[in-house]
Amino acid sequence: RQLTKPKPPAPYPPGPKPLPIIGNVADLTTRELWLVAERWAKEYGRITYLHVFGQGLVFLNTPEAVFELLDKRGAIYSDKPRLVMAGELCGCENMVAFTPYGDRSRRQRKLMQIALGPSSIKTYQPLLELETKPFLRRLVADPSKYQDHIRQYAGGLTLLVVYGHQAKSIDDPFLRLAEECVSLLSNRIASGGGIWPVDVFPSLKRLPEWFPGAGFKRNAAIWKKKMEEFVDKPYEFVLDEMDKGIARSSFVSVLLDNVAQGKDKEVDPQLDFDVRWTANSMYGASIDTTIATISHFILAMVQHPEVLKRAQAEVDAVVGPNRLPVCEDRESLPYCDAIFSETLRWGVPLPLTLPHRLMEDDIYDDMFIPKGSIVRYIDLAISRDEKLYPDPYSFNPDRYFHPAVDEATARRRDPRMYIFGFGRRRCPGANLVESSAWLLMVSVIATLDIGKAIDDQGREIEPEVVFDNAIFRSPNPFKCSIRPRSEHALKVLAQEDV
Ligand code: HEM
Repeated sequence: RQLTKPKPPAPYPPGPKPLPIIGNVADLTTRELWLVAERWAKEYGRITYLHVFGQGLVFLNTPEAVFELLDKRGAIYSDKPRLVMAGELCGCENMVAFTPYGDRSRRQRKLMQIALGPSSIKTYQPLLELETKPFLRRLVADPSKYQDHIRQYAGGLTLLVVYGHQAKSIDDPFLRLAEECVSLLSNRIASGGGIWPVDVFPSLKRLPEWFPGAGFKRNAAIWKKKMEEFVDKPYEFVLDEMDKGIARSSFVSVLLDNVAQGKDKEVDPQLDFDVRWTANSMYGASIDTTIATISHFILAMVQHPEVLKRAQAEVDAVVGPNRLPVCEDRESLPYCDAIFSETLRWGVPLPLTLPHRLMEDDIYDDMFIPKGSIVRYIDLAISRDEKLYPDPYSFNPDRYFHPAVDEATARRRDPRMYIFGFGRRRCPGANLVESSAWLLMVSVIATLDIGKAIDDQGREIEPEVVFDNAIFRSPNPFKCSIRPRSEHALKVLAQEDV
């Protein structure tokens, strides 16, 4: 394909050698692709370029390249690829993360700003504080299921805020549906770079399902059904509750308020579409990212008891023993804040981030990037950048207190500058994570001791860290010990809030 194109105005960025026609298909592993991408970053520098059947894939590897292209040149780097398999065939095309840059994405992001902007998050703070104690109690009662508890907390919180539904247990049908569908999306539909042959040769979608080689269509038909349930079921639950006049106030019910009040007979189709998909996008995006973040925090505490001890001393001095921390305590807890920053950097919940599509040919540092390329930045490579983070593989909250080399470096080493994406596609959930994940962590620090699990012979068990998910860098549940710090801490957890 490329042979028939005119000579590019500059060389393509470097990358692993492609095979004729099929390109780099074999290089795109489905497991921990981010490690391969990080290796390429070390080998090729600022940008890695690959292609799959001629479809360009660009990996941005350095903070400089990412800030210049996704931020400064955001006007041409904020579109999304039209993925036939994930979008059209599997029914995900209207999720916000797949929505092309334009009117629709702007409308959807405006709605999310209503739900997740800084002023809305302030109104959720009492809810976050209220939900934290039950989470800690569940953790004490059954520490080995810590990931289930995080799932119930994170999914339950968004279900309540977005749909007004209270998940009473981890077996809540909407939580289970989200677990199944997000796993399907990350481990099947979008694994290995998310490019299927049908994305490069769209005419393949016309193959009949029974045709040899059309197995992808049979799978897509099954997956699409599931995805439709994921989008429609919680939304229709709210419509039903509104019909009966018993709906809790939520993102969906407030936006459809005119219908609830009988001012409009039916939901305006465009509003219905936008609210339905935006609600689903927030719900789907909130769970595994939070699980990855909090799991990394627990892992870091298991591996660094000295960090936990120092954080506990800070919390004890500021909060005292008789209550849990609240959001207002944050400014007085700088070491805990540094632990939170370091957890985001060290954990890298979305190491390959999400794909963008370049809308026009571009040249960066004398390298040609063709229009239509799928561009992602490698969060893992940036968060392991030696210039920004000396000794980048170690968990070290103190690094944020060291005087920076210069002002620009000081700003850039805050992982929030890149861990949530950039400009027009920056993660709309960042404010919620800032409050909810922070509160969860300091509440754990205040009340629980975390350490290595002990085997029958009294020996410490090293946590086994395995990453199975193709999109989220979320460690599989590992063995650890989580127990109350003291009898008094147990009493504080048992107190009913008035
Ligand atoms: C630690 C937790 C989280 C991390 C690290 C994270 C990170 C990211 C990143 C890197 C992107 C891609 C940005 C880009 O394309 O440049 C993204 C997009 C997105 N995130 Fe998050 N996220 C987190 C939690 C959340 C939460 C809690 C929500 C919702 C309640 C959320 C909703 C979304 C949505 C809807 C998008 C798509 C935005 C768009 O394409 O316009 N995320 N997130």
